[in-house]
Amino acid sequence: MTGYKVANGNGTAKTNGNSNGHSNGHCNGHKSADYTAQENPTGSGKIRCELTPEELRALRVLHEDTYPYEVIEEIADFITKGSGMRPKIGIICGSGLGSLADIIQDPKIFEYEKIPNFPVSTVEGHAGRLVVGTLEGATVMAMQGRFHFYEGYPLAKCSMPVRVMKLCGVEYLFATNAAGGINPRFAVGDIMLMHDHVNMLGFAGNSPLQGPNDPRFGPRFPALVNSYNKDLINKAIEIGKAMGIESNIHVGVYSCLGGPNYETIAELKALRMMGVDAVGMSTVHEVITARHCDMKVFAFSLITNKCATEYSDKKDEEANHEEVMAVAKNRQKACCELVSRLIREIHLASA
Ligand SMILES: O=P(O)(O)O[C@H]1O[C@H](CO)[C@@H](O)[C@H]1O
Ligand SMILES: Nc1nc2[nH]cnc2c(=O)[nH]1
Repeated sequence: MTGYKVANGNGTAKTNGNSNGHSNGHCNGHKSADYTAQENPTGSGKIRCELTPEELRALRVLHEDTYPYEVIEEIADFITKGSGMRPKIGIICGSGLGSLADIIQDPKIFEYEKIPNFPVSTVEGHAGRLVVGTLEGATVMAMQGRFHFYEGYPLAKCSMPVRVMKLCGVEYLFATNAAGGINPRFAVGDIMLMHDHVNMLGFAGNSPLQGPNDPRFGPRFPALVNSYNKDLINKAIEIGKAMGIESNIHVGVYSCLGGPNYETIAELKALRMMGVDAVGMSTVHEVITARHCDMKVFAFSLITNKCATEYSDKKDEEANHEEVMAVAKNRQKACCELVSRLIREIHLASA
C-alpha cells in the first residue's frame, strides 16, 4: 500500500505510514452481554440489565438532551425493523451534499420528524431524512441532514445518530462536510481527505462524550490518534487518480468551530498557525463519537470557499452559505463518485 501526502503550511509534504485505525476493544456493538449491570434496588441480590419502561421514561426526562443506551437502541430498532436492513456503512451528507443519499438504491426513507426521539434539521441544504438502502452492493444508511451545535443542539445530540448507526450494525462512518480552505494551496471545489482534526469546541471544554460514560458504547477515555483510517485515505487517493482529479485531492487537517458566524481574519490566521487546512462547523464531534464506539472513519471536506488570511476590503472574500451551497452542488458528482467507488472497494474486500 502507498503512503499518502499530508498538506502542510509551507507547501512541502510529509509521507505517512500505512497502519489501520486501532481498535479500542471496549465496545461490544449491539446489545453487549457483559455490560456492568446494576444492583437490583429491591435488595434481592439479583443483577438485572434491562430498564423498566418507567425507569426509561424517568431517564429520558433526566437526560432530555442526552440519549441513554436504551433510547438509542429503540431508535435503531425502529430503523432496522422499518427498513428490513442492517446497514454496514453510514454516510453523513455535508451542506449541499445531500445527493450522496440520492444515489442509494431501493431506498427506505425515514423523515427525521417521524423517527422517535430524533432531532430535526433546521439548516438549508440539510433535508432532514435518513435513507437506508444499498450502494455498490453494500448496505448503507445516509443522513441527508446533520445536526450542528449552532442550531442549539448540545454536541451529544448532534452526534447521537452516529450511535444509532452503530446499533444498526454500521462499521464504517463516512462523514462529509463543506468547509473553508485555509491552506493557500487549496482551490474552491477541491476535496480534502481528513487525516486529523483540531477540536476547537474541545479546547473550549465541550465534548459529545461529556457526562456519564456508558461502556456499552466505549471507554471513558478514548484515544483519538489514528482516528481517520489510513487504508481508506490511501484508497481514496488511488480512486482520485483513477478519476483524473488527483490535483484536486489533498490530505489535511480540519478544525470545527461552533459557528454559526464564519471566522475573523485573526482567527483564520491563528488556525493556520496551528496547522489547520480547512475549517467548518461539524464532523469532529461525529468522528469522536464514532471512534469512541470503535467505528472505522473516513471523512472529507469539500472546499467551498477560500478563507482570507489577510485583511482586504473586497466583499467577495467574505464566506456565505449561498456560495457554499452552490459549490457543493457543482461538485456533487465528483463527491458521489468518490464515495461510491470507495464503498465498492470496501464491499468487494469484505465479500
Ligand atoms: O459542515 P457542514 O454541515 O457540511 O456545513 C458547513 O457549511 C455551513 C456553513 O456554510 C456550516 O453548517 C458548516 O459546518
Ligand atoms: N466555519 C466555517 N464553516 C464553513 N463551511 C463552509 N465554509 C466555511 C467556512 O469558511 N468557515
